[in-house]
This record gives sequence, structure tokens and C-alpha cells, in this order.
Amino acid sequence: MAANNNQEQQNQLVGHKELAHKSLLESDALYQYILETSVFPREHESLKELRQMTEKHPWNLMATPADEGQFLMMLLKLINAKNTIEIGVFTGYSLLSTALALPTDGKILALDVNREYYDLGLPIIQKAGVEHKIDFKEGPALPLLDELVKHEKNKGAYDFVFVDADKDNYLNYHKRVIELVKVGGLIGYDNTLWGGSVVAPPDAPLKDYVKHFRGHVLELNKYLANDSRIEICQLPVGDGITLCRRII
Ligand SMILES: C[S@@+](CC[C@H](N)C(=O)[O-])C[C@H]1O[C@@H](n2cnc3c(N)ncnc32)[C@H](O)[C@@H]1O
Repeated sequence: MAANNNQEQQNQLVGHKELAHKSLLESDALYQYILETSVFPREHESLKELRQMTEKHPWNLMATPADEGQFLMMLLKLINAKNTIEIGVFTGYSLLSTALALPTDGKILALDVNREYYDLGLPIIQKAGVEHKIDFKEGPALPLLDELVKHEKNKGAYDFVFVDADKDNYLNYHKRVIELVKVGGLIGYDNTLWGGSVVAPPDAPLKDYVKHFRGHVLELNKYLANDSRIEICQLPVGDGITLCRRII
């Protein structure tokens, strides 16, 4: 009986390294511990619900890890964010975290090339009562950002921009969002440690997709470190998030 229970527990734990390997947490047990001991206030039950619902989605590994979602919520509250952009929504874990953290009249412009993912998580966003804060636009983010930048009123209008989409476009996004975020505002680039591969030796046995985007992530990191318009802070939360505070 005890052996069966152990096996069951093992089965539940297996998979973190495979499915959520982008997290820096190397141990399945530690990951599980974080999930079980993260205190989501009552009104954030919806985050747990969204995670459970999408857990079996084949691309579930794309969702923002729980520790990072919690961090984002705290950060947004600390900077009193009201007007934000999210590039790369997927099923909406980071989007729901953001929506819960913003005030009632807060707004998020949410961009994703695929609305199907968003629609999957939407019922939970609606149940959480925060859909009114979200303006979802389907399509490649670059032309949508170009359109925003054209209008003077949008420049410096955003408190926070979260970038979590196609890694080979991050530098292109940076060129646009730096104009949209206000001086003193923040841009957060996700996955800047890229599963730890940014420090892997050139001959390291990396998964194909990790290898494919590694060069782009390295290029972004170097660019951000030398960009005099921002000050940066790279945090080992989730798969690494680089916060850029616009200073000029
Ligand atoms: C890593 S997932 C985002 C995860 C999400 N932030 C979350 O918490 O679940 C990346 C998303 O970027 C979207 N994406 C990829 N290329 C894009 C593009 N060119 N423009 C807009 N969205 C894009 C994908 O459709 C996918 O939903």
C-alpha cells in the first residue's frame, strides 16, 4: 500500500523537468513544494483554476511559472501600474495575474498571434471578473506595435510591458516598446536565461528549440546591458526575467 502511494506521488511529480524545464528549479519536489505553499489570496483562486485547466495542454510548458506570476503581481502593485501591454498571451496565466494586480480601471493591451489559446483561458478570466481590463488583439505583435508608435498619445503612456513571445523578435519589440513605456516605467523580458543555455558551452547537448533561439536571447541580453536608455536587473525567477527601467 505504502509502495503504491509512493509510486502515485512519484507519477505526479514526474514531468516538471520535462514539461516545465524552463524553470530554474531543478528539482521536481521543490517545484511541487512551491506550488503547494504559494499563498494565493481567495480572489486569486482563478489562477490555480487556470493552471489546472491548462495543465494537460500540449504546449503547457509555455505558460508563465507560478513563482513568476506571483512576482509580477507584487511588482505591478508596488509600481502602481495602471496601463500595461502584454506581448505573448497564450492561455493567459501572466495576463490573469496582471489583470488581478491592476486597479479596477486598469487596462492591458494583450497581443497574441493566436486567439484560440486566449479563448481557452477566457472563461476563467471572466469568472475572476477582470475581463473588462483586457483589450485582446489577435495578430503578429510587430505591426500592432508599429501602429501604436505612430500616435504621439501612446508614447510614454504605459507603466509596464511584459514581453513573452517569439524570442527572435525581442530586439524588434524593444525598439518599439521603449517608446511606449513611460520614463520610470518597466519592461519585463521573459526567458532571458533560456533554460540556463545562455551559459552553456557551445557543444552542450541542447534541445533543438533551445539551440534555435539561444543566439537571439544572447544578442538581446548583450543589447540590453549596453542600452543607456534603461537600467536593468536580471532576476533568476522562472526562466529568468530581465526588468528594464526606462531612465531617459
Ligand atoms: C510563451 S507563450 C506566452 C505565455 C504567457 N505569457 C503565459 O503566461 O501563459 C508565447 C506566446 O507568444 C505568441 N506569439 C508567438 N509569436 C508571436 C508574434 N509574432 N506576435 C504575437 N504573439 C506571438 C504565441 O502564440 C504564444 O501564445
